[in-house]
Amino acid sequence: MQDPITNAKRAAGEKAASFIRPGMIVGLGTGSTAYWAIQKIGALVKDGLDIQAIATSEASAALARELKIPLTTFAETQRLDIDIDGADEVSENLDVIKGGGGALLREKIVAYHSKQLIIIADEHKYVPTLGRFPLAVEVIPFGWEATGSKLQSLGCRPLLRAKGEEIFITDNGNYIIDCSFGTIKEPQLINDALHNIPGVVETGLFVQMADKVVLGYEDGTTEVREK
Ligand SMILES: O=C(CO)[C@H](O)[C@H](O)COP(=O)(O)O
Repeated sequence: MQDPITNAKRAAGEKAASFIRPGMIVGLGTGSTAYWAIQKIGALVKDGLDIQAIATSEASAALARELKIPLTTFAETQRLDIDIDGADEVSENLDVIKGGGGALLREKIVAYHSKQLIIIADEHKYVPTLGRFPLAVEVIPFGWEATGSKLQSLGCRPLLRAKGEEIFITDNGNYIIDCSFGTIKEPQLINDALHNIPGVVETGLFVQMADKVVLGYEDGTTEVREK
């Protein structure tokens, strides 16, 4: 038997996969919720669904290969039809914090070039206002200490992400600074301010990018919220 949170994640992932149609180019998200969407997509492909996918991380690409989901690249296509990805927090107006898994840069690139972004999340990630979860900011390693100080001057408590004793390195060779802002009332303003700092590559704020949010509940039901 699955634990209730896994139930919720699985329900959201599988529901989102039902929006995929034959011939689509599909973005594969990253994380433990996206895992269930990718599993379902793998099962659909096994049953004959003809799609191609672009993965948002090396981990998701490896899973896709295991499941024999055909992968493509931006060299072949610059437009995706649908992107299914997880979230750390989703607000009532569908703004999203991502990056808990450290894949935010590729996730944002894939989301930006997708006609439709479907965010999948368990019910506990749905919040009135963003900010309880620290905001991941991907930074260039050169000068990260100075970049971190600038982040602090914007009003956050910055913490360099570690993996055990080592600094966490993203798939792109960068660092992540997790920024605790507290309540984020104006996500677009924060996102713009962060992007003004040299050394900041991308932030985990996905402001008004989600077209649909599929919430999974512990009892295995789902709810779709749209703009
Ligand atoms: O943004 C992400 C990775 O960069 C993930 O989608 C996010 O952290 C949610 O992960 P999970 O589904 O495991 O809770």
